[in-house]
Amino acid sequence: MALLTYSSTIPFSSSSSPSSLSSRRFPATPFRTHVSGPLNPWRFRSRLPRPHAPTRAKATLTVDSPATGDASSRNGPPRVLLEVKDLKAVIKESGQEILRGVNLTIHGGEVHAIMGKNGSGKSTFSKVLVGHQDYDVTGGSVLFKDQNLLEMEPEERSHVGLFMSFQTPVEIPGVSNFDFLLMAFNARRKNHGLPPVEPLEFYSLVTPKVASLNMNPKFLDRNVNEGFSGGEKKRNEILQLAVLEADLAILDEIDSGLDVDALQDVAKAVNGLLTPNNSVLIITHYQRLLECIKPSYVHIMEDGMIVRTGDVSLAEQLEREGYRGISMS
Ligand SMILES: Nc1ncnc2c1ncn2[C@@H]1O[C@H](COP(=O)(O)OP(=O)(O)OP(=O)(O)O)[C@@H](O)[C@H]1O
Repeated sequence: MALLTYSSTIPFSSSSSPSSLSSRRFPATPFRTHVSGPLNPWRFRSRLPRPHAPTRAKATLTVDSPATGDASSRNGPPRVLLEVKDLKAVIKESGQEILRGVNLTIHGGEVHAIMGKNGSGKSTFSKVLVGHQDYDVTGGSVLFKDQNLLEMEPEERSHVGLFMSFQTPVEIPGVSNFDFLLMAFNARRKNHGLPPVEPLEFYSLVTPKVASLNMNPKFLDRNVNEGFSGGEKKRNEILQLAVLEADLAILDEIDSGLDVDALQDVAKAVNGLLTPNNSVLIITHYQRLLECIKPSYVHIMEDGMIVRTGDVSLAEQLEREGYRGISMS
């Protein structure tokens, strides 16, 4: 029996599956989607239209998230996208506490960066936000666009506009990038009450995004991340983000493994996606990424808490003086 295991960003588990499949068939997690052979949603793998094929697509096709462009963000102060209060979480298996009271508020239009020593809890924080199965939340609250994020299944979190790019994107043998993106895109549209788009129409949406990332269009026809280099995987993550147009994108060490040109391409693509309504949370060790994607705020995490917040000068100081040079008090 074929077994597909995926652990990455896109509409996660059941959201990527055809509507005929009950979400109860899938673990409520974006990180392990086991799809058995007979139910394999990828079986209707579509053929990519040839580049010369006539297109009838509208150039402005989007997911049309109802969350974007609401009255408050158009006319009033920036809306609060994410409000994390005193978030505490433990490793499910061992009960070890990793997050010990994280507080963070992100408004539309802001770029936040979280830095911190290895093992300080940055990735755990991001994984708890998307509902990773390895952790239990033991305290605090998380509102995302005024909704209780902690009550949502991982795929619901994706549907309401949360996207996460993982440190190590996972490969999906046998599933083409194009099919994967199309399915994720249509899953999100369905959640917003919109009809699915056909492959040909989607092709004309996705190809400019591929071009803007300086990716070879052949990557669309390759299996998701299979055989991709580290940098290609990271670009592919940003392609997923570009297709899904999330309200909040969490990018965990998106700069690791990128060469200088790739870093520029990825940064350009991320900057191009930023609007007054959406936001990016970057986890990084290096200021070089923050030179390309300018953060509104830089936070330092230590021992499961955000212990210091500043502007980009904090990252510059960190680069110069290391953590020893930064007073955490
Ligand atoms: N599923 C898990 N099982 C066991 N330990 C875990 C698990 N998840 C996190 N940890 C531990 O929690 C601590 C925080 O890990 P985390 O990955 O969040 O750190 P980080 O700040 O992202 O580190 P880095 O900068 O090295 O990526 C580490 O000591 C890690 O070993």
